[in-house]
Amino acid sequence: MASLSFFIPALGKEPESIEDKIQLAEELKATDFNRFNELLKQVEDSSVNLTAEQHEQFRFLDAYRLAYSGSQTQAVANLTELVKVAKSEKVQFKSLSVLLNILIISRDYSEVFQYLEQYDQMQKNITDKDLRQHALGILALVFNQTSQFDIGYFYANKLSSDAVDGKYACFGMQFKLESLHRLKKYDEFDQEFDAGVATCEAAKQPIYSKIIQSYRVERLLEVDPNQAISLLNSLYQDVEQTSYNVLITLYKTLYSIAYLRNEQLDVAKEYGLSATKNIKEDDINYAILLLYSTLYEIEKANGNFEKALTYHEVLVSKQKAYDDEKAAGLLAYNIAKANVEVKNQRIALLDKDNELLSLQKDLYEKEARQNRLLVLILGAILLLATVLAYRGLTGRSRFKKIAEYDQLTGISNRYHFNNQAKIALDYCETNAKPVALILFDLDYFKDINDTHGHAVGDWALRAVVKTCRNFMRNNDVFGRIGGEEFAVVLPGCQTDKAVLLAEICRDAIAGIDTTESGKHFSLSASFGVSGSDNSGYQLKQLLADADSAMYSAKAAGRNQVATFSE
Ligand SMILES: Nc1nc2c(ncn2[C@@H]2O[C@H](COP(=O)(O)OP(=O)(O)OP(=O)(O)O)[C@@H](O)[C@H]2O)c(=O)[nH]1
Repeated sequence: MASLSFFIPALGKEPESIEDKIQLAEELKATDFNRFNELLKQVEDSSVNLTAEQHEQFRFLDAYRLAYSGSQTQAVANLTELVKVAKSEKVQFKSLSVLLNILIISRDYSEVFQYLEQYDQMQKNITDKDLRQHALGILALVFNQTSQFDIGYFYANKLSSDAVDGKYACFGMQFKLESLHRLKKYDEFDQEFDAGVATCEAAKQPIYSKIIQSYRVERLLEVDPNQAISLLNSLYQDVEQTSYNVLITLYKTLYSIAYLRNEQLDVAKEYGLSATKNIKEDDINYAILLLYSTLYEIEKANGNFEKALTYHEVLVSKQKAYDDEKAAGLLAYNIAKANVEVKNQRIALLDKDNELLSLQKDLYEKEARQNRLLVLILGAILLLATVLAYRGLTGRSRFKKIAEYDQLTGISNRYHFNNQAKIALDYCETNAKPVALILFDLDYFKDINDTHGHAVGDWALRAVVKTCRNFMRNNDVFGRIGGEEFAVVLPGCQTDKAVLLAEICRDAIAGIDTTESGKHFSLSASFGVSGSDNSGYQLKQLLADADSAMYSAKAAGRNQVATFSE
């Protein structure tokens, strides 16, 4: 009773002062949008009387209104401006929170990461508990979504310690369990699991509770598919009731994997196909990637290779788009960090410069000149880094091309390929992940040069790279390691998947329309595939084995794929 009467005046009585109207609008913005809108209109009508501080608060609420009534572009513009110019740190922070929300939903990670460093610094000074916890949640979410689970865990853990119960405690537990699951830290995962589910149930967050439980299903799939199915059965009705498509797709996919592991291919396929129904063409998320990889496995097990190839193609293109989004984001983040570092170095150098000048002017004049030169150079680097940040990936690759990329085709040269490949192989070995290597060499390339000239040969090399690149994920290391010889290292990829990818590339090369070059000729390549299962993790061995397989492909008539086997 007491709590009911507590609310009555707030609902019934019209706030009179502008200050109260702004206050109430702020409180109602997430729960009663119509009332919020009405109050905002009243504030707007009396906008001439607003103090500077109130005007700033109004601008934030107005941007919020735009964001949640569909005018995203205008909202982003207004919020970006407020983040830059707001005098109140709180308004600045709230604007950045809403801005990040919008950018995350539209998966614009290159923008998200530009702000993350600033956001992290700001949240440390925020005393409002809700705002701070919201920020920790965003930070954990972004790092988990970009597969940086160590950092995601750091923020999720902070959030869990900060929020004892309620929705933020639940979000904290979900992000924490997600990172523990993906990092395979199962001991801690098992310790926290029950508390995670209970916190989310108590906070009435069924979606988050079911996400947490999906991690346990995923683990069971590896060891006991039947038990995974039982667990899915006990959860699925509640999952459907959430009507949340991403979750439903995930659960149907988990069913599909469980039946695939049980070798019940028909049921597995039924679940997989039903999961595809909720997906829109440009949707990309973890569940969707898992789904297409499962459908590919099912069709492969069915011996239906054409369908398997189609699913694999969808998987590769979605995976590439997914990785590209993340890569663009991480690049922006690193450049933003590098900018801060260059700035700090510049300040340190300037300080030193002044000190030296005042102490021993004559003696150090020469050195000071050098320092100034360094400052100029750093300034130029800063400028360049900023320009590159705006130009994104293309700008960056142009910059790096000088040392690491092949001038003709734009992919890694042999030197860079070797370095990158070794990093990837080390990573896979340390994390017990499979890795495969594809080597390919164009067929009768000398004849193409001899018959049509070197320029046409060059065109063919570029066309081949352009074609094959379409099928590669962002993590794959693709390099030109000889005149007409190329290699691809595929981290996390089993040999059979690499063979399929090699097939796709072979087919695509054979299908290149060469008339664009001004001549008409046929192009093909021979492929050799090796994998860590047979060749281990040493680049030298993987290359030697792929080379021996490629030699067999050449000997068997060219334009084909051969796999190395012991
Ligand atoms: N246009 C062009 N040709 C190149 C380049 N680098 C190497 N080549 C040529 O690639 C050809 C390679 O010929 P070979 O090694 O005999 O092999 P192939 O004719 O492809 O025959 P197989 O590999 O046995 O099918 C040589 O003619 C090289 O001059 C380049 O950058 N541009």
